[in-house]
Amino acid sequence: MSVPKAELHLHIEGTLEPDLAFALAARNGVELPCADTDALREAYRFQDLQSFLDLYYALMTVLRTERDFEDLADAYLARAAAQGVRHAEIFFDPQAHLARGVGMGTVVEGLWRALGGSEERHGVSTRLIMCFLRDESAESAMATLDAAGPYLDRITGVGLDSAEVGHPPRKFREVYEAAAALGLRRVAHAGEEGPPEYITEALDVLGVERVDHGLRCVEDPALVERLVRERVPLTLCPLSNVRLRTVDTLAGHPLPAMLDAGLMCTVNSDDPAYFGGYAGDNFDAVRGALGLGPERLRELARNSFLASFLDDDEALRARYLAEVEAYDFG
Ligand SMILES: Nc1ncnc2[nH]cnc12
Ligand SMILES: [Zn+2]
Repeated sequence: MSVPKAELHLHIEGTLEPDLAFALAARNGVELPCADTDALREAYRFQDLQSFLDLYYALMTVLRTERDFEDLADAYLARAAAQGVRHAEIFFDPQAHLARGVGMGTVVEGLWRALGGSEERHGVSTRLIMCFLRDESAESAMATLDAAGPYLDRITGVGLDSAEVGHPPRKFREVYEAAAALGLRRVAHAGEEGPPEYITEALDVLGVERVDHGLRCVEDPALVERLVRERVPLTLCPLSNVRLRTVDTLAGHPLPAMLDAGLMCTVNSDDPAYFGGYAGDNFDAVRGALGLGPERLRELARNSFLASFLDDDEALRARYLAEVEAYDFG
């Protein structure tokens, strides 16, 4: 569905399509764990978050040069634009690259080559959000923030991702304080596989402005009430939830109930190359499986711009919001 929308939960490494993975493997002389793209697609049957992360980290080893990161981001932006994405706030995982000897400069400059030309080439405005891997140490996160020092003019905010359970937000209190002192915006994955308490901690200890996923808030009515009252945006990823088995079926996804409760939900793709679809595909999926009508779909699109970090360009946000209101769902 091509309703104008912002994508607020998108891991750039999770946009690595099998064709590009094999092309980059050949270009860089990297051996992949699968023989061909069909075998790779066969491997996309995940039991949970960790089984996905194992493949996600293995495959991203093909990313070596600035040009690789540029090609990756440019391919995503083209696909996203074709599905109505007008603004994208893009996560990247520097620690996963630094650990392989790929420098922060290679990653950020490469991504920036694509992002810098995105408005002109694709009609998509962008922001970059640097994520810390929560299954790595707090010291490693702090060292990553230090390494990003020369590139902070290109980085809007920080996030927290990777294996959630056993790695509560409070582990990263200091690095989030340091990020805030640098003027960076703050978001974090919480309540994907982890308990509702992690959502509360992300808000109270890390000071996040948005919660990525936040799905498990539905288990705690008092938390839902708070999220509604404080208008905390949740960046939901319905196709991801099905593929990682955080919900049993798409038809059983709590999104309609969450909207009915007054939560500020957005719909996003997370890792679209792995989970069966980009932002527009996620909108199509929730329309089809959950029977959301035009006003609910418009609300989701509107929320995406309201929850975005476009505070530095209110004129652009207003233009996007006007496009949402004018969209004809047919
Ligand atoms: N859905 C997800 N949850 C946590 N970490 C991730 N990294 C990439 N995708 C992720
Ligand atoms: Zn995610």
